[in-house]
Amino acid sequence: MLSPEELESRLRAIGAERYHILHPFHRLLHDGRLDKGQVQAWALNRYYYQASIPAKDASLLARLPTPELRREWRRRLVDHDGDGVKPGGVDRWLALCEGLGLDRDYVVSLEGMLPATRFAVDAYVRFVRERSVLEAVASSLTEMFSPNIISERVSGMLRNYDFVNEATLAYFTPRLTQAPQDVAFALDYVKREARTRAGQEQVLAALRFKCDLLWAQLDALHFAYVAPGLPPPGAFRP
Ligand SMILES: O=C(O)c1cc(C(=O)O)c2c(n1)C(=O)C(=O)c1cc(C(=O)O)[nH]c1-2
Repeated sequence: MLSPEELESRLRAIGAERYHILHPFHRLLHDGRLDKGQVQAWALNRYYYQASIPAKDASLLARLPTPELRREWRRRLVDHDGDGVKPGGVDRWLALCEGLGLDRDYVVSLEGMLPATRFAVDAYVRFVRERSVLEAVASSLTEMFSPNIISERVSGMLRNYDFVNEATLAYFTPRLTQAPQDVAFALDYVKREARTRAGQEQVLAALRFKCDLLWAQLDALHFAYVAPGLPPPGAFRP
């Protein structure tokens, strides 16, 4: 058995090696080396990830055994879906897309999305639905690393692109407080509930799987819109 602290440090090591902040597409995005059409392609594809997060959280919520756990997970649903008065993350992502000049209905229709985005995101939703609660919670732990990438992205994009401003990127501001709150709970949960060495290995594998599916989404964007720049049939063309 690893101690809870050792488990946490192995989880952090996975992020240091595999989190999508290291992907060449994100480097280009943050450093201002993409054109507007390429940034639009990123936002349009990532919409499907954002829109699917509440579905995956709802499927996990249904399997959580205690009111305490369900309350905690329900907060995530409200963060993403809003409460009917305050807009949630999905709406704020659509505002980001519109701020970049995309048509909202076109984004929501998913017509221009890359097939690989669908395969990667659907794999995440399915993983959370089919694996143990422990693995499902662990797969959310990429959020341990997201405040770093978000601060880097927002400052880099504001500095480097004349077509984005603070209002366009407003999606990210609440994530800087929501993500650490999500992580504090989920990390505590896996450290407490992974009670065997095999369980700990499942936790580590779930985080690797999640890093891989975030990476695969950027591979697809890079292939279609950077190099060699071959969008598949029917995909968004800037
Ligand atoms: O900007 C990013 O790079 C990034 C990464 C991640 C992540 O690591 O999965 C999430 C988000 N953003 C995000 O905004 C978000 O709402 C979110 C929810 C989850 C999740 O797995 O439940 N990850 C992420």
